[in-house]
Amino acid sequence: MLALTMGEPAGIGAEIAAKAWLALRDGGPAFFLIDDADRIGGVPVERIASAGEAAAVFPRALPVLHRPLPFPAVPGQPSVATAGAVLAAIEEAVALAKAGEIGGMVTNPIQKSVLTAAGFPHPGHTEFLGELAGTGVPPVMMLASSELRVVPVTVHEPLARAIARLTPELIVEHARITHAALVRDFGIAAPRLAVAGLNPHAGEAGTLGHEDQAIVAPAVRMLRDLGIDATGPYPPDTLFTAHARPTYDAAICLYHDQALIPIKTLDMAGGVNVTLGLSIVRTSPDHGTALDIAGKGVASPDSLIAALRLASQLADNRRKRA
Ligand SMILES: NC(=O)C1=CN([C@@H]2O[C@H](COP(=O)(O)OP(=O)(O)OC[C@H]3O[C@@H](n4cnc5c(N)ncnc54)[C@H](O)[C@@H]3O)[C@@H](O)[C@H]2O)C=CC1
Ligand SMILES: NCC(=O)COP(=O)(O)O
Repeated sequence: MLALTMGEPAGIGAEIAAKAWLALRDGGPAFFLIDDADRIGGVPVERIASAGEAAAVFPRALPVLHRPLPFPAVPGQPSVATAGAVLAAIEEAVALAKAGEIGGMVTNPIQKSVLTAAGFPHPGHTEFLGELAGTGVPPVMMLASSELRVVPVTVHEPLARAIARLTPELIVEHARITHAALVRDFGIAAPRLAVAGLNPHAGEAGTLGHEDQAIVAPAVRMLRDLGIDATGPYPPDTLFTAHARPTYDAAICLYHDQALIPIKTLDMAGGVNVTLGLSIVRTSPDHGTALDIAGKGVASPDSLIAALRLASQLADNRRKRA
C-alpha cells in the first residue's frame, strides 16, 4: 500500500490522483490519498480512518484519509493559508512509512514559492524528507525513466552558486549514495555511473575551463578507487544520446538543468522523481503543480502513474533485500 499526498491544492494533484485511481483500480498498485475528501470529484471516493482500511476500499473507490482544508482551494490560485495542510500531509505519510504501515509514499507537486512565503525553510520535498527520514547522508534527487536515470549533484540554487559549490567530495558523496540505491532499491548488482563534465567538451583539455580537470576528473578517480564503476567526465552534449544512454545505469550531473532537461525532453510523461538516501521509499511525478491547467480536466496522470508503479517496485525490492 502506498500513500499519496495532496500536494498544492490549487494545482492538478486531486485531478491526477482520481485519474490514476481509474487507471490502477483493477491491477494496482493500490494507494490512498491524504487530502480533503470533499474536494475530490469524478470518481467514487470513500473516507478511511486508517491506512489499514485502504486495501479493501481500493477496488471500488479512491480511499481518502480525510484531512480538511481550512477553506476551499481555488484552481490556479495557491494560497499560503493551505500551506499547513500541505506540509501536514507529507509529515503524515512519512510517519506511516516509518511505522511500516505503508510500503512507500508518493508526493503530488507542491507550489514551492507559496510554501516559502509561508515560512517553509526547505527548497522542496527532497530536503524536507531528508530531515524527516534521513539516514545520516544527504537526500539525493534522482529522475528516472525507462530510458535514462539522472542525478543532479546540485539542485535548487542559482547556477553560479551551484558551480562555486562543486568539489570532488560533493560529487563522490552523491555518486556513492546513487550507487548504493541502484544496488538496494533498483536491484542492479554492479551499477555503471557516467559522470558529466561541466564545460563544453568537458573542458577541452583545460582550454575551455578548469573544473573538469580540477574537480570532476579527481572525483571519478576517487570513485574508481572505492571500487565503483564510474567513468567520465564526459562532454555533456553527447552524454544523453541514444548511443550513449545504454552504456550507463545513471548519469551523475553537476546541476539541475543538466540532469532534468534531457529526461523531461525524452519522457516528460514517464519520468519519476525518486529521493535516494532515505529510510523510506518516496517517489513523485517529474512535473510541477501545472497551475495554468488546474481545474480544466486536461492534466495527464501518466507521470503520477509511473511514480506509483516505481514506488511499488522499489518497496518490493527493499522488502526482498531486507
Ligand atoms: N516535486 C514537486 O513538488 C515539484 C514542484 N514543482 C513546482 O511546481 C510549480 C510550477 O512549476 P513549473 O516550472 O511551471 O512546471 P510544471 O511542470 O508545473 O509546468 C510546466 C508545463 O507543463 C505542463 N504540465 C505539467 N504537468 C502536466 C501534466 N500532468 N499534464 C499536462 N501538462 C502538464 C504545465 O501545464 C505547464 O505548461 C513551481 O512552484 C515548482 O517549484 C516543480 C517540479 C516538481
Ligand atoms: N525540479 C525538481 C523538483 O522541483 C523536485 O523537487 P522536490 O520537491 O522533489 O524536492
